[in-house]
Amino acid sequence: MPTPNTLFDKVWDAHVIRHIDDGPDVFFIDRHFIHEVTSPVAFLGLEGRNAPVLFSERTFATADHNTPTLNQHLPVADPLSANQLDALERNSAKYHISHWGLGHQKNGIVHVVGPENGITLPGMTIVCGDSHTSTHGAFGAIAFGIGTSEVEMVLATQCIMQPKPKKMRISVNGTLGKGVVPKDVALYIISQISASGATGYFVEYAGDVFRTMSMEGRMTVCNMSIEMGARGGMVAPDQTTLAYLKGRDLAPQGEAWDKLVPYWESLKTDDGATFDVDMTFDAAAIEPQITYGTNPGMGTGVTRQIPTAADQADGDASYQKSLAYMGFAENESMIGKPIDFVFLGSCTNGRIEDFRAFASIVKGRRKADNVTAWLVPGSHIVESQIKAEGILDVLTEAGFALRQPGCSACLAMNEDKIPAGKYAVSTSNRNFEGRQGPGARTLLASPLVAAAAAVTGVVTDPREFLN
Ligand SMILES: CC(C)[C@H](C(=O)O)[C@@H](O)C(=O)O
Ligand code: SF4
Repeated sequence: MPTPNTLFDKVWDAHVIRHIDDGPDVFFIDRHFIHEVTSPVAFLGLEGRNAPVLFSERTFATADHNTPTLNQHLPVADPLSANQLDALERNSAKYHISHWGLGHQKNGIVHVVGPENGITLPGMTIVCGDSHTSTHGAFGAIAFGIGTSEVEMVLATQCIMQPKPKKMRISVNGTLGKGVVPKDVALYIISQISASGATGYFVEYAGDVFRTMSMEGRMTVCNMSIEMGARGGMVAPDQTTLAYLKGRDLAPQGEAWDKLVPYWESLKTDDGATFDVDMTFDAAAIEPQITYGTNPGMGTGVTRQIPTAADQADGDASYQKSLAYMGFAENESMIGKPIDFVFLGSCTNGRIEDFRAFASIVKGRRKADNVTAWLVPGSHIVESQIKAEGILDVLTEAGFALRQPGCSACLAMNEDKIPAGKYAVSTSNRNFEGRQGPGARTLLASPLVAAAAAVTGVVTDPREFLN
């Protein structure tokens, strides 16, 4: 009998080129995504050494962080952003790398466009100079963020040196309740184990909830792995994975596809394989979530009160500082808190299912007058789907407008900044001080919670709007 193995080990071991005792493994990278923020310096390094890009067909460039979400046909006004976008275009052309720049029909957020075009496949190793590369783990790939010097290393060698992380399995069993969606599952897990609860681990998500979850939902959860400190997260590929990928533009077709299916189907954790940490949660315990603090672990059920400092592991001082920044106090109810902005978008929740969910609540209702809503598709393909499915009409009738794709207010590297002191219910993944603009206050939540807040102007339980 072969020793039972985990999904993670199967994929990792298949890519190791050289094992260094007591050192990092050298392993091969199948796919390398690049964007304008973390690639320019890596290319400068390459140029300085006069080194070529070893396998340019394995690298894919898209512009996302600095791109405006209005009037994308006009020249980019901010000089720093314009410089970075130009550098990405120039470097891609020079090294023959596929480049989906501003205005390209496949342009969008790197972690949205990779999967939707079938670049991301099961069993692959995938890196990008971006922490939310963990998103691609939803396909049973080992995917994680790297630093700029590693971007240079991958461009030059298609390899990377990494110590093997420890393994954690997080199972969620049972059935999710009404109005509880993948974002809630992620926020709930983080609130239970804290924003550093998985530091040093690579997580496999298992159990009923992930087995029955859509690919888009799995991407949302894997995306948020980094917010619990994990190096990455993954879900074993299954029929849902294959159905999602089949026929995508850059996915293998015909015989090439058929040949890969048996390998992909072998990518699961064997019975009896062990993890350094194995934890289980009950789906029934999860309600729609919302964060009240300045790290993604400071979240709770939307109907609950803000916990007291005494319940916190982080200590009183940092907890009080965080609540002060938010303008909140212990024991306050989250329901009914007035909000100013709603942001639907990002690589966490900027996909078509997220827009469908948002539209399901705002349909036939009106945007609250006190709310400014920025609805930003994760890609042009998502934008086209929104239009083709009639979702744009629903949004427009309810008083909302759609912007053009990009990272936008997720990190406010473009003009989409939440003003100081204002509250934003945001479907993105980080609520750090200043993340959405200097002084901005972020409440992380699902597209359903965001929609309920957008039509009422206050934090609301979305279940009130669902049958
Ligand atoms: C700009 C980039 C390096 C950064 C990341 O690594 O995650 C960004 O995408 C973010 O979400 O904060
Ligand atoms: S959408 Fe946000 S989290 Fe995702 S890559 Fe862009 S800035 Fe990072």
